[in-house]
Amino acid sequence: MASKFDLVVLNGKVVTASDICDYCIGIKDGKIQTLAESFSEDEIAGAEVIDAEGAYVMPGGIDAHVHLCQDLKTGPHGLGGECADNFETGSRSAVAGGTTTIITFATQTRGEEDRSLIKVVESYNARAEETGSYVDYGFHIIIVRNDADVLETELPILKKDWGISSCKLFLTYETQRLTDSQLLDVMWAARKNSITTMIHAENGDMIAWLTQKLEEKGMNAPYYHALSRPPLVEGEATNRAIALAQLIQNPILFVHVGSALGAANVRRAQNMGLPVYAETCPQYFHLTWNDLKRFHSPTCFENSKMICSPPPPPDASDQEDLFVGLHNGTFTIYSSDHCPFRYNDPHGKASGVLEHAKSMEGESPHACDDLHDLLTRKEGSFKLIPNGIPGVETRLPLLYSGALSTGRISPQRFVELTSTNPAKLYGLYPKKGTLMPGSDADLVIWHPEKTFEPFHLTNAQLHHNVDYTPYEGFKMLNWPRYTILRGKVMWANGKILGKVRDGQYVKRGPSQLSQGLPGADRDPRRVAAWLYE
Ligand SMILES: NC(=O)NCCC(=O)O
Ligand SMILES: [Zn+2]
Repeated sequence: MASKFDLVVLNGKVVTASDICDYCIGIKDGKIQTLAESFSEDEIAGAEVIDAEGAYVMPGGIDAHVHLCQDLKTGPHGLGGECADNFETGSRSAVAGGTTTIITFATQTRGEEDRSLIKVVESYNARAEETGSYVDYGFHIIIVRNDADVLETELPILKKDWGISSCKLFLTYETQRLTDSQLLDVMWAARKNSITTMIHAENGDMIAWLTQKLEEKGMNAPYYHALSRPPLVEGEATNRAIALAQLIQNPILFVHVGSALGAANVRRAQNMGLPVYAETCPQYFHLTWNDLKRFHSPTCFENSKMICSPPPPPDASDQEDLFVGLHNGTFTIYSSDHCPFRYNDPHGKASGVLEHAKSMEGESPHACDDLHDLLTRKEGSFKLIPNGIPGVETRLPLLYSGALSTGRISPQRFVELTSTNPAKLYGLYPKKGTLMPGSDADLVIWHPEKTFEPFHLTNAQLHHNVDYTPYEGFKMLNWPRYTILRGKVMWANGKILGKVRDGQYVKRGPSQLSQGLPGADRDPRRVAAWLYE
């Protein structure tokens, strides 16, 4: 007789976004079938058994901000860095850190060959299919131009055929940013297709102007990257984008919000009843400007390992404000913004030294007999360092150690931020993001706190293809013990057990978060009622 379950998880403290209960979970055909206080011997006969030993059992992490296989043009004039992680290594790192679904980016460029968004998505999907993935994955589409015909004809196809219900737009980076009028065009087209607009909100002109002033004073070291992007840069851009979204009446999500000012603007918009959401990331809770100064010297480049945009907040008092937002719902989701540039690599952080030397001396220093030597000897320039830091694997353990263990957030809020809300925001719920009968059996099971030995993180323990972690030496108070993808144990007790072809592409529906908010038809603030008719 066929067994009732394929896999059972016994003795778990099962956490959803709303509840915690001592439950056992029965899994069949990749789906959660039953939650019960106990199972009889007969019921579990023939099933694989995991004893959670009283530890938290949560829905698998959904990381909705992961850069893989992408050439990221985050420097001036489109200078970019190369992603060191492909779908194999990036998803391996995800699964080892308790994440079962990632949403990555398919990125349009301004080249004519990238006019078609569908072709862009096909090209990125081919990169995923080439290696396979250890976790389920989807795409956001990054749109950097406002071709009316493409938006009109292709967004519906992306939505219907690919299940892509979110696009990311930039207010900074020369080769990606859109003007306000272009933003309105794309947001309008997105609204017609129930596509959520994600916004990278930094004022590109402020950054360029401040960068020039810093350069004139010879302030080039990595630390000055933060000074080129004070919180006002995000403050201005969030305010502006909120006004644009209010005009268009379409939900927006601010990606990687890192300042108290940005969070306050989001909160104000939410209090007005606008469908404005915000993502934040570990770097804004675990790093400050001080970390960018840790090794501060004109010829020490180590601090480039902490460079991301927006930068970490100035100090601990800003972080306190961000913690309030994490707690009170201002932040909707918590993602990694995993951006896998290597340090000791001419196409990674080291390009800040090599390109600077080239611009000063007219030629590249002899790359790279000993790049490491060069990195400790030569001055670099912050403006030439690719923006972004790795973190897909450390996302959940850092939130556990920094916020859950310390009582700053509840286990339910942990689940809401890391799984349930990303699923709802990006149209994956309740297939993903919860532990209801019928949901995909995507689980992360932690170690029982009583028996877990805290440890100090080293990059060698991680599974990405990056040669550093910004969290080297951080004390970890727990780590995922099991990661289960659609009923298959992918990661257990420090070992990858799954296969790189186990992950599947996931099609997504419209956002499920903005239902019930005041509709555009009522236009209570008289923005432009005639527009929505
Ligand atoms: N956030 C960051 O510094 N890098 C990733 C690319 C982006 O800016 O969105
Ligand atoms: Zn961004």
